[in-house]
Amino acid sequence: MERIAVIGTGYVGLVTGCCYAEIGHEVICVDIDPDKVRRLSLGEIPIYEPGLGELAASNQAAGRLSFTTDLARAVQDSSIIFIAVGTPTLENGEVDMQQVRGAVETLARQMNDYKIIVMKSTVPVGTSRRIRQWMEEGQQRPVPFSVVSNPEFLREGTAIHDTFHPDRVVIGSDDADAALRVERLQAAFGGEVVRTDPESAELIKYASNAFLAAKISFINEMANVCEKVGADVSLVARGMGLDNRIGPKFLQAGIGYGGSCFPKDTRAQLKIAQNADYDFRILRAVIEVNTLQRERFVEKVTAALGGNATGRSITVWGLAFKPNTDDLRDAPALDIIRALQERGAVVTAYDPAAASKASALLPGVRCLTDPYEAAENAEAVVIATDWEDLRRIDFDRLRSLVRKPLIIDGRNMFAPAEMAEKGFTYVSVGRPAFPGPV
Ligand SMILES: NC(=O)c1ccc[n+]([C@@H]2O[C@H](COP(=O)([O-])OP(=O)(O)OC[C@H]3O[C@@H](n4cnc5c(N)ncnc54)[C@H](O)[C@@H]3O)[C@@H](O)[C@H]2O)c1
Ligand SMILES: O=c1ccn([C@@H]2O[C@H](COP(=O)(O)OP(=O)(O)O[C@H]3O[C@H](CO)[C@@H](O)[C@H](O)[C@H]3O)[C@@H](O)[C@H]2O)c(=O)[nH]1
Repeated sequence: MERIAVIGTGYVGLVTGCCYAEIGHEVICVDIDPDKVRRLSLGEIPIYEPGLGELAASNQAAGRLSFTTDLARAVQDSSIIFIAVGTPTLENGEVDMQQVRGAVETLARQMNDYKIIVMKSTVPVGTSRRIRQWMEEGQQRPVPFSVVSNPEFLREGTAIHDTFHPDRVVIGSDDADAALRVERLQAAFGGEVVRTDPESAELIKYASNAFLAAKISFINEMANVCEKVGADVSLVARGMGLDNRIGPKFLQAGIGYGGSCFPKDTRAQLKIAQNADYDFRILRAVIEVNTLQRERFVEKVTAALGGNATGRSITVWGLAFKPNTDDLRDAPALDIIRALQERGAVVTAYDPAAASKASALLPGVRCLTDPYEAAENAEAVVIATDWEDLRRIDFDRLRSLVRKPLIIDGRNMFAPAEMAEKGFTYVSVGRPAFPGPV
């Protein structure tokens, strides 16, 4: 059993804290946000993540998990310190390292004896060495420490499953003993261990996200070609994905990727390459295609409405950047709704988890938690997030509520032929409208 402090209680910090407590370690989670810590201490989970609330509650009750704003106490009581603070992107594409630097400087001042500092946040190459330097500069007296880069690969919505079933565990350090201790700590979760130098570990994280984003932009461009030549991108993706070398995952065409990671990490990786005097051309195109995909979709919605969105009532189903989360960071739905509003549309939205958070971000949009209520009198229903409950929609009921039976599906959730049978004009991404394939 190790005593672990986790700095930062965002997605990664909370999931890390709960999962390490679950496998028997004593975990104290620290945040500078006193309101968040107060709520967490009362058992309130500030994010929507399936299973996280139960995991937090049982481990809090067992005394293995606690929350505090007192970094000094948390650090002094622990031997392993995970850093899981935010690393947003600045306007110029550089990674904003303020949260990391702030955490490390406080850590340096508070350390009483040897600690292993494990970097979970996604950070630019060279950060492990910079942490070492900030630590040495910040310490009032020399106290030994080790730095280990251990990037996080969890996905929102399946974060707990991902932590307990990792594809791989990347551990990058110059300190073999510290690396081994971190490896042992995670052995209970399984996953193939990749031991590297710190720089390679830091790059593996960005490379993975950039590659997955590239797969999405690739299939989205294929979808755009499919539309021009009358092919079906879902069949193209299936035919490609059955090749083991390609694989079926991340070939779902639609309105492009969003979220707190891909948009920010692709831009950061582009900048990291630029700073190293390298123009990462593919990545530049991946980002550009993703932006264009949202714009193309707005054109598609406008075209389906006869070329004019002014004064039209549009319902958008799905606000979160993907299902099973209430995260709205860089959610495609937000851009699409704002663009439709700019074209004069009146938008009503539905999301089962993110509606109330979204209200504050979308002035003039009624954000509801009932898909049918949101669709009343709609001239078009736009699907922006593939929430599972939408698969169970009663289309007869929907048809009786809307002003026009028109669905523009940015996530290709339904078969075009079936939708036509149900009496809807159905427009999706990269697939013929009707007749569909036999
Ligand atoms: N969200 C994900 O799914 C995911 C997955 C893998 C990796 N990552 C990476 O993990 C990191 C964290 O992401 P997130 O989404 O959990 O972040 P977040 O922005 O949601 O949360 C960061 C938290 O850190 C706290 N914080 C900031 N400075 C602090 C300090 N000095 N001391 C204590 N707490 C402090 C903030 O108050 C906030 O609660 C990022 O680098 C991100 O790229 C995120
Ligand atoms: O075929 C696909 C797959 C995904 N998406 C979109 O891509 C975005 C990201 O999806 P996903 O990767 O499932 O979600 P995240 O929770 O952002 O997870 C990514 O970002 C995390 C933060 O770095 C990493 O840890 C994960 O490994 C990585 O998958 C979402 O908008 C999805 O709708 C598609 O458009 N098509």
